[in-house]
Amino acid sequence: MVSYDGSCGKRQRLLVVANRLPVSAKRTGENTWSLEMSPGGLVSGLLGVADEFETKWVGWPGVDVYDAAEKNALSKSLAEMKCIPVFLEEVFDQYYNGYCNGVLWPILHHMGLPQEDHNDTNKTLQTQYDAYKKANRMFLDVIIENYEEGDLVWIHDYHLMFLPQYLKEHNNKIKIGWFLHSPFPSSEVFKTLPSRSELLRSVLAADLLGFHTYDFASHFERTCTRILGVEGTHEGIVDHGKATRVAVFPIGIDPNRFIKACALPEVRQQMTELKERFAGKKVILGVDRLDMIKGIPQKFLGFEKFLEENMDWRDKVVLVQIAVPTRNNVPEYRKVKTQVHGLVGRINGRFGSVSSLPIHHLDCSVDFNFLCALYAIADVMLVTSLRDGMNLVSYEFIACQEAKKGVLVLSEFAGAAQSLGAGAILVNPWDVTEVSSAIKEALNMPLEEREKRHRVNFQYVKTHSAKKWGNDFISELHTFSESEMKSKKISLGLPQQDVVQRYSKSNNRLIILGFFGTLTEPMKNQNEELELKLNPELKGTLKALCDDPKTTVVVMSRSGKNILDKIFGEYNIWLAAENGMFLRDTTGEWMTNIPENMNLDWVDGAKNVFNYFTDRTPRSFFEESETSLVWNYENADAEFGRAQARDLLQYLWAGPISNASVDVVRGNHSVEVHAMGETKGAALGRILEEIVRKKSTTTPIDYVFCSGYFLEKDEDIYTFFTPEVVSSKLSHETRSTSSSSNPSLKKKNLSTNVIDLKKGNYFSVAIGQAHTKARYVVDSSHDVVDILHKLAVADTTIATTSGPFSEREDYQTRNANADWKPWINYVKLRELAIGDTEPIDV
Ligand SMILES: O=P(O)(O)OC[C@H]1O[C@H](O[C@H]2O[C@H](CO)[C@@H](O)[C@H](O)[C@H]2O)[C@H](O)[C@@H](O)[C@@H]1O
Ligand SMILES: O=c1ccn([C@@H]2O[C@H](COP(=O)(O)OP(=O)(O)O)[C@@H](O)[C@H]2O)c(=O)[nH]1
Repeated sequence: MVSYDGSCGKRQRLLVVANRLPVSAKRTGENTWSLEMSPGGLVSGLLGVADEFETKWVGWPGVDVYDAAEKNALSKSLAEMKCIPVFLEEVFDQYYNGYCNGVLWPILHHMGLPQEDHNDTNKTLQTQYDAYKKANRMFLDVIIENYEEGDLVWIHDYHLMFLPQYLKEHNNKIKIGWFLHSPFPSSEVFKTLPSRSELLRSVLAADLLGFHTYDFASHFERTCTRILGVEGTHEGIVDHGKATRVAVFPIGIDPNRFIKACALPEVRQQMTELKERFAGKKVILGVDRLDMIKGIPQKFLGFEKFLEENMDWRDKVVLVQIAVPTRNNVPEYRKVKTQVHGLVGRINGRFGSVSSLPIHHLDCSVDFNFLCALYAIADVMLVTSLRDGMNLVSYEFIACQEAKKGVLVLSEFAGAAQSLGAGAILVNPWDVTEVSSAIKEALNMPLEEREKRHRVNFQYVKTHSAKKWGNDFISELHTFSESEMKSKKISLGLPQQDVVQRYSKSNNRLIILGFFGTLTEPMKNQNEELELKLNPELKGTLKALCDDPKTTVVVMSRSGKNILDKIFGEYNIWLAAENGMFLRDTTGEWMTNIPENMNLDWVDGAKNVFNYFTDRTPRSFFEESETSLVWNYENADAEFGRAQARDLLQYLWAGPISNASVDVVRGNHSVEVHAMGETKGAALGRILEEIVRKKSTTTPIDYVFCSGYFLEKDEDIYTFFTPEVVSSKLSHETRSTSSSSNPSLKKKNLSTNVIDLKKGNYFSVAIGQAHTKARYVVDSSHDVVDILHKLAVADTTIATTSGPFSEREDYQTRNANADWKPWINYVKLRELAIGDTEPIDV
């Protein structure tokens, strides 16, 4: 339960923001209003949530109000219901009828964009889009007025897709969830929307995004990838280091509300009257807003076919259709209404008689008790949505059928088909014959079978309530935001001053850096030919760090020896190529660390596949080394690159690596195949041994700065120095064997006393990762460059313009507060006593 904060028993405050308030106002006189429950499943679902939290609702009150006194009076009435109105005034028509329900709604339901009416220049897609944004800003203003620190903001539905971004721009700390009640379409359909990217980006500003089904969530993720080029990961959608969690929360109803209603004397009376009214007939029930997505014409066509083909049923069955009026000012809705009325007339004309009509069609909403009575007496519930977010009517029917055990015929295109499919008869509403057969099967179904099906669905409806839905969503929002906060605290807080001060006070420092994306020159534009070069800003800095006798710099890269030699050959530095399979200090030779039994037979075949895809994917490139191959499509077209990566993997699995002992790693924009078990962290122990041996210093390493843009599997490099693992890692690093021609790393035990990290003298810094094992996160390689500059000057008091930093003339100014000291050319050398077991203090 998340509704209480535990300490003082206060309920969590929740601002529920939806286009529609749970109550709609009707003017009853001057400044007087009556409030009625709003129609639709969103409101029904949310009512089940409200009690759990200290909830306030923000939304449109259902009427146009312009006069200040009237607004005041209505606001007061609504306040009693914990509702805060957003008066949308003249924006409403183009926002709600225009962009929300004329443009977004059909797109979300796979119905395509409407044809623009060029004669009506006041209602173009652009003016509707502008109104939509304006309406979202009006919601923003009301939320800002009412927001209190710590409130969770739960935004609902397609009406408010800009709100997450607007709210985060206003206050980045607000925890925001957004839930889509409608389906999310295939990317092919969403792609047609002119403002597709802006809408997606804005929604991604939220912390948590919820959908009714896996289908909708994966459509959304895929659409983001295709349109924005961002990646869906296990954490959610990651864009520039910010993760937005995407999850599935199927809505439910408040089942007890319906169960209790069915037991009310008034409802029982209505049930009796209905049974008398339809005596001798089976009742098929339809309850839908009169919306084109609900497939009412398809329902009638299926019923017509059933009557055509089953003469014996003609006077024994009736279809009662409640068609709740909705969105009357949208042209498509008026069309569907006309179409439905035409069909009712035709079918009743064909199969009706003076005393009985096969279809009882009502163009109105009904009162809750009467609705429950209808649900309870129906033999069959017929839901033929062409596409539907969930369809709560199906749930409500089940809740009211404890006595009768009626049959649910349910469209496979409703979200509910994934939850109630086990007990329902699923149909494709476009298939008239299938609908007709399903009606027949349902009407003829024996009691035993009905009981069995009902039991399954009733159990589901009872246990998957709206309350559970709301709690699940809010819990997730809490949990996710908290973990996000943790990572943000890290990411915001690389304590630069501390990093520098501790560095300058240490005597044997180790700096471990990644290469690609860390030290490489940033790309200026996407079309640039990619050649791995050292960031020119770093040249002097790196030289200063490498030449400092108290500092050892190691570049750990998955790149091969040649590349590292070419780029770093002139520095006094340690190079670990191919993730540590080869090691060299630039004054010496390359040493190999490849285990003797490592099978590399797969490499040549895999190379062919990598070459093939590199040729066919503009701006992708491929790095090969002796033990690994990496194909990088970071600069290629995002969608094409992903598709190619998928195909590349298929070719690899089918051929060269099918039986090989390799790890395959899919990075954000890369595919890497490397010999099994080879990670940067795994190699680090062996590398340290060699460094310690070569340096022959008795001073333990007392400071470590480790930063890179590493793959997830290489993140063990960050945990290497954490207290729990450092000792075990070091004492087990003995796996070094020689390869034929190269000198090999010497096999020996490295004791823990070679490292003595004073508390806090370890800085692991990931670049641009939302979730990482590193202690700190920075946004980009610029931040790493910046901190390296600071470390390079940390020991000096004299800033020279001709010295190593001349390429950064602003340096002295920027480091005005740095702790300047003269270069200390001090190193006390003593052979390390191997085998000592001093405790490490990290
Ligand atoms: O507010 P309206 O324009 O009158 O429309 C009513 C609601 O229709 C949509 O409901 C959806 O939400 C249901 C609950 O999650 C779901 O079961 C159903 O499949 C959806 O169609 C719309 O998404 C809501 O915003 C409207 O309030
Ligand atoms: O006259 C009526 C008939 C039905 N409903 C309610 O409208 C909701 C319809 O929700 P559903 O999820 O089936 O579809 P939506 O209309 O939201 O697309 C259900 O809770 C019904 O109880 C209503 O408010 N008035």
